Parts: sequence; C-alpha cells; structure tokens
Amino acid sequence: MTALIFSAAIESMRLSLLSSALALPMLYLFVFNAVRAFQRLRGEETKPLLAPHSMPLIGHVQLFLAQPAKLASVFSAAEHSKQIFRFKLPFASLWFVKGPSQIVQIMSDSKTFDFEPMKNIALQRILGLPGRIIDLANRDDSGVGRKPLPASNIPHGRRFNYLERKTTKDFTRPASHAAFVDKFEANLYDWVEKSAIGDEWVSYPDLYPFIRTILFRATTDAFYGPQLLKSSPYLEEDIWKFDVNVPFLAKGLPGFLNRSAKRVRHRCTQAFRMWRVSALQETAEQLPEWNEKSGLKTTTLRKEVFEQFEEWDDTSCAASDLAVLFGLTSNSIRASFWFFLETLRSPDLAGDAAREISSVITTSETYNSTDTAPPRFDIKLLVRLPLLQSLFAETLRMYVSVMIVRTTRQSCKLGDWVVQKDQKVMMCNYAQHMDEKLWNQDGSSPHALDAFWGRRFLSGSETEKPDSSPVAQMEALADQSTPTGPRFAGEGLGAKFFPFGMGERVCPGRHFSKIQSLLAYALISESFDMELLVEDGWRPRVDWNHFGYGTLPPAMSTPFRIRRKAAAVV
Ligand code: HEM
Repeated sequence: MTALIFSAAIESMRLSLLSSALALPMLYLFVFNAVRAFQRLRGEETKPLLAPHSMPLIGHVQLFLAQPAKLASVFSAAEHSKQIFRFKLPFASLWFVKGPSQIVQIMSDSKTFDFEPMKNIALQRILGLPGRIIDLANRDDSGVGRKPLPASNIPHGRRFNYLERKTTKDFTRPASHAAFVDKFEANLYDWVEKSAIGDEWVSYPDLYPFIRTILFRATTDAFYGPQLLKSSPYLEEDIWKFDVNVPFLAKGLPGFLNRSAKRVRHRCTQAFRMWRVSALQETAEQLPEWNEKSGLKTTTLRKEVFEQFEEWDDTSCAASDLAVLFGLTSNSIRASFWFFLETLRSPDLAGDAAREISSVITTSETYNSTDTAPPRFDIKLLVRLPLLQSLFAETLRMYVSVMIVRTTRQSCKLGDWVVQKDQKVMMCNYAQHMDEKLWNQDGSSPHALDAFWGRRFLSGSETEKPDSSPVAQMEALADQSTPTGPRFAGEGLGAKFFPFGMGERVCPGRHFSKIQSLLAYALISESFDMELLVEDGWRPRVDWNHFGYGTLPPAMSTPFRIRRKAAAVV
C-alpha cells in the first residue's frame, strides 16, 4: 500500500514536473505567436519568410554548399513582389533580397550597407591573407569615397580601402584605359598575324580553351606587360586551376578537403612575387602610361600604396596582384567564350553581326593570308553597334551570376522590413535576370528567359514594334548616327539587369570587358571562318559549381573548326 501511495505520489510529481516543463515552452510559444500575430496585424513582422528547402538544424547549408543548381532555381523562382526571403546558415541568417527597389536601395546606400562581407570573402578565404591584413581592412570604417564617412576617425594615411581601390581603379583613367586597349588590340592583331592556322580547315576539340588562351595572353600582357608570362609561363595554366578552385575557397571549407586549391594559389602567388622583384623598380612618377617591364602604371601605384602599410609583406602583395589578374581575366574571358558560342550557333545572328562589323572597318582591304593585314576597326563605333551590344548584354544576362553580399552598419528600413545592425543581406543578379515576372510582365513574349535571344536588348527591331513613345522619338532625333533601325536598349534597367553590379562598387572593368568580347569577335570572325562541329541547337551545359561566383563556365567541350578566310576575289 505504502508502495502504491509512494508510486502514486512519484507519478503525480513526475506529471507536475512534466507539465511545468511543458508549460514554459508552451507559454513561450503562445506569447511568441501572439506577438507575431499582433505584429502581422500591424504589418511589423520581424523576420521575412523562410526560403524553401530549409532542413532541421542545418537550415540551408546543404543548398549553399552542395546544390548550386537548386540554389539557382530557388533564387530565380522566388517572387520579387515578396521582396525579401530568409536563408538559415550556421550562426547566421542571410536575408535574400529580390525586390527591385530594395536592391537599388542597398546598392546605392553604401553608408548603410557595407561591402565588408565581399572583402572578407576575397581577402580571407579566396586569397588566404593573414589576420593582420583582414584587421587593417576591417578597422578602416572610412568607406571608399574621396571623403571619409562622417562617423570614421581613421587618419587619411590609414585609409587602406580607399587608397587600394583608388590605385587599382587607375586603369580606368582615360589615358591609362586608352593605353590598355591599344596594347590589348596590338596583342590580338599579333596573334592573328602569327597564328599557324592557314586556309585549310583545322579542327579543335574545344572552343573554350582556344578563346581563353588568346584572350588571357592578350589581356595579361596588356595589363602587366609581357615580362610576367615570360618569367612564369606556367601561370596561365595555374590561374585556370585556381579559377576552378575559387568556389571551394570562397565557401571557407577546411583545406584538407582539397589540398590542391592552396597549392595552386601558392604557385600563382610565387609567380607574382618573382615578377614584382624585377618589374616594380621605378616610381609611378617616372613611368609612362605603359611600359614593357611592368605594364600599366596601376601596377606600380598599387605597390606604392602597399608600401605605406607595414601589415603588407611581399607574399600578401603578390596575392593581391593575383586577385587583380583573376578579376581581369576570369569573368570576362568566360563571357567572351559564350559570346562567340551563341553568335556562331546561329547563322542568322552571325550574318547580321558580320554586316554590322563591316560598317566599322576602317581599312578597305578584305583580309587574306598572303597579301593584306587584318582589318582595323573603329573601336568607339564598334562598341556602339546595336546588335553586338545586344548580343553582349544577352550573354551577360544568361551566364553571369554574382552573389552580392552586404552588412548593415546600422538598423534601417528596407521595403516593409526593419533590418537590424549587422544583418547580412544578399542579392544575386542572375535571380533578377531570370525573373519572368520582371522581363515578361504581360506574359506575351515568346522568348523564354532560359533561351538565348540575341535581339532581346534591341528596341525598334523588325522583331518588335518600333518604339513610338515621345521619349523614343526625342532620342532618335538626338542620336543622328542611328536615325532608323534597331537601337540598343540595355542600359539603365536598374535591378532588372545589373551584371556588373551598380552604385559605388560598380565593376570598374565593365568597359574593358565589352571591348574585349566585341573586338575579339570582330577581329577573329573577320579574319577566319569558324564552324561549330555540333548538332543544330546544341550548347554546352554550364558548370553550376561556379554559381554565384561570376560568369558560369561551360561544363562540356565544344568542338569546332577554323580556317583563314580565303583571299577576296578582286
Ligand atoms: C563579364 C565580366 C565581369 C563581370 C560580370 C564582373 C562583375 C562584377 C561585379 C558584379 C562587381 C561588383 C561586386 C559588388 O558590388 O559587390 C565587380 C566588381 C569589381 N570588378 Fe568586375 N566584373 C567583370 C569584369 C571585370 C574586369 C575585366 C575587371 C578588371 C580589372 C574587373 C574588376 C573588378 C574590381 C576591381 C571590382 C571591385 C570594385 C570595388 O572594389 O569597388 N571586373 N565586378
């Protein structure tokens, strides 16, 4: 009996303990739901909707680390009218911004939305720079504008982010850019003239490495001068190995999972270390815009900035040079590959592109292997040709994917939401470029966004009704050079189309990138016949492992054949 009473007492104690243990979370849940319901009623919910595919405990980790194609489709499918979604990652939540006006707000307000996460991914993870340099960059809260941000106390000489960026961007100064383009053009012509390809067809297994080699050498020699690749001929191969490893490095995964990633990065850095010793001897003041030893002035200006900061040693400077070479070549050369591929795939586009190109040739002879030089182009007019610009823009729309991340420096309002300080927000240009509701509002366009349509960025073309709005008529009157015919309409599209980012951090290489693709296509297609050896309509799959890190590379080879154009019959 006693035992029964005792066990009944124990049972009742257990139940009361259990119920009080349950009561607390239930009370919490009740209060939480009541607060949320109240906030919802007042339109003040504190967190945006969770994105799909979150898993218990690990949230969206798997999606970000191992399912890039699925991530791309989640980004693209998210409705922009809902503005913001939330991804759960360990120790952090990431707000993914889809609303066009919120994207414009973030990109144009660098006082509130700090570039720091992008810098940290690049310096710490991708380049593996030591902590003292990351601290230097992170302690500098003065922004990258000429005027430091009002809240900052950093002395001018310690404004590392501003000084480094200013000297790197020196290549966009008109005189420097002109020297860069001149050299790039000369290097391309040199390749055309010296190439062993004759007037018999030669087959190649893959168009991507073919274009890559031509453009990598022409671009790198133009920026750094020819000494860099001469002293380290293996750098070209290594940089593309490094390129393959960038997604791995950027994710911050443990090194033992991929030992070759750091090895290749080390070899690339060593190449720059060697080059710096012999190339960067003079002061920028003594140098012309371009010289054989160190290329553009920017390479020496950057060295001079690094010398002002004791945190930077030789290896770190060399790693930073590697970052510039990577920025200069990776995204834009891949874009050039897709430009060639998509244009050559369509006889209709290739034919119209050839007609446009012939209108900006400045030399009269048609090129052939024996008696005349390759044609010359008016580059200023070339980059304004409507169809060529549309082809380039459509290439970027289809193949560029950059995850752009910022952190809030202070709490602020973003659309319907209040964002707390230190919240990471992310946008992805690919998600906007593939959003049917943004591009095809009334659902009437026959041109799906997952198919390349080279005339998408033309207005007033035969494929579209001419734009007869008063604004279009005013523009046509003002632009006497193209009074009729299609016009390029790919600028000022805001958050619908921003392959190069926007605002203060817009890509400084965007003009060069366009020149690179258009000039390379014009010169090579005018000098050689090229044919893809693939079935009609075929195109290589993209390599989704690079989703979010720039222009997507192809995951398959594209065989093709090429021969020098036959002599013109006079
Ligand atoms: C198709 C080619 C390219 C694409 C799609 C591309 C894309 C981008 C994007 C989206 C950003 C902005 C990132 C952000 O806002 O967080 C950026 C920044 C940058 N890009 Fe490019 N880029 C290309 C070519 C180039 C080239 C040729 C260079 C030449 C050096 C270059 C150098 C840079 C640099 C230095 C920055 C950082 C700017 C800063 O610190 O404010 N890019 N790029």
